[in-house]
Amino acid sequence: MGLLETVEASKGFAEFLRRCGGYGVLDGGLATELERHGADLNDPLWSAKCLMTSPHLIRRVHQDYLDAGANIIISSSYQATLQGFEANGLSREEAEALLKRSVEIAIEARDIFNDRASKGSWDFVDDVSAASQRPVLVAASVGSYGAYLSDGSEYSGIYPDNVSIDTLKDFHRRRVQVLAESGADIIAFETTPNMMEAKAYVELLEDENIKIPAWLSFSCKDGINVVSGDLITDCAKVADSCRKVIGVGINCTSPRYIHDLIQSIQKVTDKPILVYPNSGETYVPETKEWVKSNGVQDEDFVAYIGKWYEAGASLVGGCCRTTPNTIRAISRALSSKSIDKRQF
Ligand SMILES: C[S+](C)CC[C@H](N)C(=O)O
Ligand SMILES: N[C@@H](CCS)C(=O)O
Ligand SMILES: [Zn+2]
Repeated sequence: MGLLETVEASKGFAEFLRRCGGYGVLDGGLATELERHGADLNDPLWSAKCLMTSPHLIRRVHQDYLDAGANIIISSSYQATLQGFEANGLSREEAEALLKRSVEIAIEARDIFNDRASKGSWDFVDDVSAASQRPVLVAASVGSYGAYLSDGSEYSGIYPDNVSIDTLKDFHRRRVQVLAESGADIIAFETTPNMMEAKAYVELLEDENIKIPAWLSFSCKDGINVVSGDLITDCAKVADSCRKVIGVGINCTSPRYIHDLIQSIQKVTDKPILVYPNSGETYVPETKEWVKSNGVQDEDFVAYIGKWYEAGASLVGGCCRTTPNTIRAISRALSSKSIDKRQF
């Protein structure tokens, strides 16, 4: 049974945040960290290709984020879709098993972390005693339909004209069911680029009676709009309307928009707000490379963390092109503040 199934999910999540010390630390970029370790992501499956080629590397990156201070690690299923695996020649059974495996790898990393914590066998974590008490959740990533298209449309929110809310529900349905039964604590709907997909997610959670809670996180193009142009407040209201959604947030968005976005989200929901921006660089889908825009360095990124917390963010981490160093710096920045115990 997942940690958040034991009691009503939102209360369970509030309790989790209290045990974390009032705020939670998310992990950083998974795919781009795999890439930094030599993985080739130039494939329609992007990081999900590593589930076939290098599961040991995925587990190692999860462990690196745990060692850096993460309270939540996000599985490697962002672009792991049954349709994508089948296009690679896998049977439906093999595809479902590989999807489930993405969560199992994260759980293995957590088990290794907890085992070392119980033995106190570290010389690299900041505070061995705090690490041994640290609660850790595993989130099952669900990337958008645009991620599956592999054309960068999770950063435009523009889908083909014939894509409807029913198309999106049919596309995600079995994947969400498999991930909900995988042992994950929570589903992370990530890099959501438009309101239609947010509606599809909340309808699926209800229609399919999904047993674990979820967060909805959006990719945004400025301080008030998700990348499609829909208002973040409208998207956050969709998330707020669903009792199975226990967090609302922003990910894979430039750090410079995060503060305004937190303020907007706060106007429409009391659910915990999570933020995990990318490095501020821009993704080029044609080459699957990142280029400098107004690139923000790790140090600059971390300088904002206290303000984001004060503005209302309860969970902070990093997305693409952030690293374990980013997460270590976030963890230190938050723990060095004397943070009030926020009530949920
Ligand atoms: C979050 S983006 C960098 C993921 C990769 C994209 N869906 C692609 O396949 O190019
Ligand atoms: N959790 C995913 C998000 C990509 S935008 C990753 O870090 O690879
Ligand atoms: Zn990202």
